[in-house]
Amino acid sequence: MPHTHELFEAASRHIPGGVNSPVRAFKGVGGEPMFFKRGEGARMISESDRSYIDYVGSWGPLILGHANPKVVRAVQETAAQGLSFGTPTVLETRMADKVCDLVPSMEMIRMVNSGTEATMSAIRLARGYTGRDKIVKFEGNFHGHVDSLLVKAGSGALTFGSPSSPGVPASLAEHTLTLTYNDADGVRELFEHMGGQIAGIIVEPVAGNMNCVPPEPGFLETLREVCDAHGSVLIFDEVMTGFRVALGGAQQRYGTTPDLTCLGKVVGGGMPVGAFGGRRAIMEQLSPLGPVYQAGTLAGNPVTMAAGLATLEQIEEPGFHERLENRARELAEGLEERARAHGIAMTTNVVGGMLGIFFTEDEQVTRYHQVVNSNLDRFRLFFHGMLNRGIYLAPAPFEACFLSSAHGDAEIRETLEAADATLAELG
Ligand SMILES: Cc1ncc(COP(=O)(O)O)c(C=O)c1O
Ligand SMILES: N[C@H](C=O)CCC(=O)O
Repeated sequence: MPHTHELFEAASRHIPGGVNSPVRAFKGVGGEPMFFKRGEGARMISESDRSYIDYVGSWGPLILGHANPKVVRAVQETAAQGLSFGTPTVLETRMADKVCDLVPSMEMIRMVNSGTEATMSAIRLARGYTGRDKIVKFEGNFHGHVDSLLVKAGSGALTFGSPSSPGVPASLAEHTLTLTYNDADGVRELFEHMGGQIAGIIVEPVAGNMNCVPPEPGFLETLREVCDAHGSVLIFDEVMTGFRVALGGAQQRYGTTPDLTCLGKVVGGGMPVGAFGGRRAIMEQLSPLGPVYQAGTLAGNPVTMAAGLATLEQIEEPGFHERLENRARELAEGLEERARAHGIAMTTNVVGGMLGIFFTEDEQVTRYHQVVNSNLDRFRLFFHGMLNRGIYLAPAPFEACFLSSAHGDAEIRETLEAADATLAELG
């Protein structure tokens, strides 16, 4: 597509790699990134005027699909009143009340502008509250591009082979202890030896940055148990899972309550956003009440608050998440069925509106090593076969796919037809 190639060349002149976030670059699948100009429901229109069924959803926020009319109206009406005031607004209070109502472990909340800021602030707060430096994270989990957390990270860091980024001082990285996701014994063992030095554990309660990997029974409970026993802070990074895998997030779905929660994506309805919150005693350590400093010029921006509120109000509708998950299951089962028919080993994971596709003989995928040892070349071929047929999957084997409430019967049918033809080629 010469048109797309020219756009990419033009973008690459002044933007490193032609993209403003590495995972967009198609390096994980080969080829050049697509340029899109419009979205409507489950579909996006490229600059070459071709329509694609979208399973990226702007990497998670668009749980209602593209250009949801109520969200767009809320943004337009709010923007017309002024874009930012740098003062408290009633919309921020409405957002705080709404989130604390839907996620009861969040007794207090502070809004920021990205998921990265949310996790960065949460670990600073955990360190300030406990007076300890060490943070535990899990290999293949991704918490944004926070220095301390870019150690054995997932998502683009994994795709580009730099899970531990240059530029992070060794003196900072040494405070990050990395364990295997879903290995409860490893967590217990570490805490037996070092529990008294550990400020907190940060975890994606459903891993979504090493593709989609749900927690094994007992894993999240173990994290809660060791944090309680050793006075450490349990941080759930629900930037991806918040409001997506259940109305109350993964913590509601799996029944484990963290001390702090990080949010992003859905809570901003497609506008730049992040938020963190949790137990009052910890949140009261934040400036101006307490000594832990954290701030933001555009934090709680009214346009973002309006988009987020308009989104949350719609996903509160009874049965919303059950319908979303049923759709995702229908798609996953259809994909596995077609793969079987063509003699291709495939396993899928579904949690709420998150879907993981793995080309592997393993019947269940619950560990990082299974993800990285799956057939990544086959994923790349599958991705391009689907793209040629008008289906836009996440352009990397380590990213989850996202469904929205706009994905209906027609979209699932078209996707499965495309998968059938693609898998026939690969079989
Ligand atoms: C689980 C998780 N945490 C944090 C982040 C960082 O969010 P943002 O990209 O908004 O900085 C992301 C996504 O990038 C994420 O998936
Ligand atoms: N996997 C990342 C976060 O969820 C994708 C977003 C990005 O890094 O651009």
